[in-house]
Amino acid sequence: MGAVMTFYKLFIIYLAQHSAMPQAMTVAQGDVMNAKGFTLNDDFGIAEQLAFRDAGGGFIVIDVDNSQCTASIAMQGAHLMRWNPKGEEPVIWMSPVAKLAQGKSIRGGVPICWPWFGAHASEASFPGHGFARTVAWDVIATAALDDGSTSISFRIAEINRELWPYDAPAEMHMVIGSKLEMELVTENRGEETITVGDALHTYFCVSDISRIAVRGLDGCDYLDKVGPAARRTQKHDIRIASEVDRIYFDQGQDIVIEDPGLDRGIRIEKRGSHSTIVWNPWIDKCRAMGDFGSDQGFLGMVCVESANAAEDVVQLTAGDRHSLWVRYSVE
Ligand SMILES: O=P(O)(O)OC[C@H]1O[C@@H](O)[C@H](O)[C@@H](O)[C@@H]1O
Repeated sequence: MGAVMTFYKLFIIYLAQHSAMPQAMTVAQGDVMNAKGFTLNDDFGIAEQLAFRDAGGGFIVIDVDNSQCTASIAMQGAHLMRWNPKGEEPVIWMSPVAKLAQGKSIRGGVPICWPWFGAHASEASFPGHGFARTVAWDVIATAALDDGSTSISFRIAEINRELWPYDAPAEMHMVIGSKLEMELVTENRGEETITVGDALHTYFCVSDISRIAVRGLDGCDYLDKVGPAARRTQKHDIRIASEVDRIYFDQGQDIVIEDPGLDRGIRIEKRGSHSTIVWNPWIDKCRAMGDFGSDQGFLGMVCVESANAAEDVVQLTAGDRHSLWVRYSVE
């Protein structure tokens, strides 16, 4: 029986490597297999803490449940969809009608914008916010840490050389506990200097967008992208009462989303990021986008994105490494 199972597994691995098989499939013993033939729960699962699940339609989702939090991450895009520290209201917003679809970004969670933010600098036909959020990533390591949190590392698995003709892949390292740490690393293994833009496009849950204050950007210049692009300077905290789409040029200071309705602040610490995007589509864009759940869907979210965008893109010389790191916590 063992030999038959081994043969069956090898046959499945061969098929996975030699055909256009969907990314996920369930093997006989209930494990989940990726396109490279790794049996993910066998290789990277952690008993009673981290499990891979076939979410249908070729989607694999990782569920984490440790002593500090629960979380879920889609392997497409290494896209964190949920992070709930125990005893707290959810921190990360996810559209109630979010769809998991191959090659499409998920509305909510933490999309990874890489290797550029927004429109490509010269190629109008290239996808907005890069391609990392819509392609497969591999898990390369998982661990149960001594303090009760869980670490997961991913490496981007599909690079379209027409979009990114460089030997410069990305990795994402997460530490998931009562705080959430994410580090997006780009390594330039090629011979030439390259330009990288990136963002952790995080959707945060708020009680009511019109009651929150975003603190920490007072005095920073920003590019206002609503209406004709204009450069302005922030005075005081940010309060939101209409569409907001801004790139702030900051000094890497902490940012806090003060939410009196939930009686909490969400602290954003960061390193290797010199821009912050603050985005809320408000009613007309929310309606036009159609994937917020309802016309009022914008009321419960704000994006505060740690980034290197616009004039803050990173020049990465041969052999160099760029790290964009954030830590989120509730206070
Ligand atoms: O719909 P997308 O591609 O996920 O982008 C959402 C928003 O992302 C923000 O980062 C941009 O500043 C906005 O301009 C954009 O509308």
